[in-house]
Amino acid sequence: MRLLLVRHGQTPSNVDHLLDTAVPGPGLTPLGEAQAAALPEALAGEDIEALYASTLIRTQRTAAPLAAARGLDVVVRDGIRELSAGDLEMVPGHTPEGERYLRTVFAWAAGDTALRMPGGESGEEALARYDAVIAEAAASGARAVVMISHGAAIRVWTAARAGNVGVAFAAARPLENTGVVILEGSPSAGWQALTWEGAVVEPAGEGGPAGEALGAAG
Ligand SMILES: O=C(O)[C@H](O)COP(=O)(O)O
Repeated sequence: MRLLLVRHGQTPSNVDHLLDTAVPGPGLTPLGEAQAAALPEALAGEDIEALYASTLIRTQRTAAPLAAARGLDVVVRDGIRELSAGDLEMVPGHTPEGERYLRTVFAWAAGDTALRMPGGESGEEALARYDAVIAEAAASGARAVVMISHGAAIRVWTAARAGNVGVAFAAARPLENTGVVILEGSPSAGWQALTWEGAVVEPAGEGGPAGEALGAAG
């Protein structure tokens, strides 16, 4: 399956750099709506057979223009919502307290999945809910699937599950709003990232540091 993980369009909390992960969350800013409107054109070359969004308003708003352009239903699933910030909810991300959020979630990607976000979920729980939605999509038989999800969730799931993306790579590359990570694989065979925001990701074991971007794709 070809899996396109797309971060939602800009929200007011993104502008204010707040850790805003709760359901239903905010809508999109005018720029976020424009980013969503541009997605059908940005994905024009993709033969999308299924479209998913999380339970948060911002991913459903982002999915709407793509759904309309392709005549697809939006499948809403809680499992692909943002990694919960727990007690750090609405803390500014750049403060020492806020930085604990990214330290915790990338520790999950590095294998410490028993670790729990203060007042929130564990890595085991977070990865399991994300895995379950991807397994559902794979079982549907769709060959190309778009999931409109969230920045931390996409980076951490990809670092945890793609054989050619390491934690350092994903941690160094925040996703822009409507940034796309494209992967190929299956729950049983595993996943390889093909591109990260348009940059080709080197296959594992083909020389050079794993997960090193080679440059702009196509
Ligand atoms: O890192 C953040 O800003 C919050 O976790 C929310 O991420 P999102 O804007 O991608 O949902």
